[in-house]
Amino acid sequence: MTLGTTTPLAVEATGLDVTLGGRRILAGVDLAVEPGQVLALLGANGSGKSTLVRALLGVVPTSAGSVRLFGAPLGPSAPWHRVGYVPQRMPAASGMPATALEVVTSGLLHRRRVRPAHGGRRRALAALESVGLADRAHRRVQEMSGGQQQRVLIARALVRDPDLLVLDEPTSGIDIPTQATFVDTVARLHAAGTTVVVILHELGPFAGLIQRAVVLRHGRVAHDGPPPAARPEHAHADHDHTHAHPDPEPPPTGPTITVEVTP
Ligand SMILES: Nc1ncnc2c1ncn2[C@@H]1O[C@H](COP(=O)(O)OP(=O)(O)OP(=O)(O)O)[C@@H](O)[C@H]1O
Repeated sequence: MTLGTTTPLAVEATGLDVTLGGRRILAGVDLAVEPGQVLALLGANGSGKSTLVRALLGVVPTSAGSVRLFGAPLGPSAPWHRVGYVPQRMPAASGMPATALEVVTSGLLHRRRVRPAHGGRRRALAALESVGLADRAHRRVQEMSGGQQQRVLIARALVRDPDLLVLDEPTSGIDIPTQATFVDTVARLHAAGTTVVVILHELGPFAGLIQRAVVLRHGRVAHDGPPPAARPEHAHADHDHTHAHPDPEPPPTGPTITVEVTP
């Protein structure tokens, strides 16, 4: 499907099913994201948020359904150079002797290109600056704290100047001032037309940026629309801000809207 005649959707997923370890994790998920939109993916722990973004990016196999990125099916012809992805945790860097600058510069590499583009070092330094790590460019990533490693990963995604930025809980473990700097950076990218899909546990500092919220529940879309508004009990420190209401059984078929959305 396209918008008008020429602009493809940034993401178009139809009927996605994912089964992992013999369990059906996603069941018939449809998701269409228009270019330039900032979408939050919410839901209780284990509802399938990370699995959905991994499926969108071809990192986990799907057993049914299809995904297109900017109109191209997943595979070698997909426009991977237009996509920046920040996974939830750093899978490899903790054992890697590379410096922050090297890891960020690696974000400029993609198929067919074995050297970073011209100006790569300058761009990588600018990306590190945007996450508050300019002064640690030559530090080894494995010597950094978890929060700093996460910021290096964010910079690696940002340096690509992506048209689609996919973030899996990007600010967990990052201090408040740095979160604000990062949110400013995402706001700048959004103003320049970048599409953003971000998994969040609570809207927090992203609240002003989010245009649409998709809430997953038991691997299905339970809500797709305006972001949920904060309610008084959400002021409690131990409140789960993004929960779907308790429901021991997965819903039958079709979405059930039970998130807290005020008009
Ligand atoms: N490789 C895997 N093999 C088996 N089960 C998996 C695998 N990856 C994820 N799961 C299961 O799939 C379910 C959804 O996991 P997922 O990480 O997508 O949820 P989530 O909504 O992102 O949760 P969280 O907020 O805790 O990160 C969980 O029950 C998880 O245990």
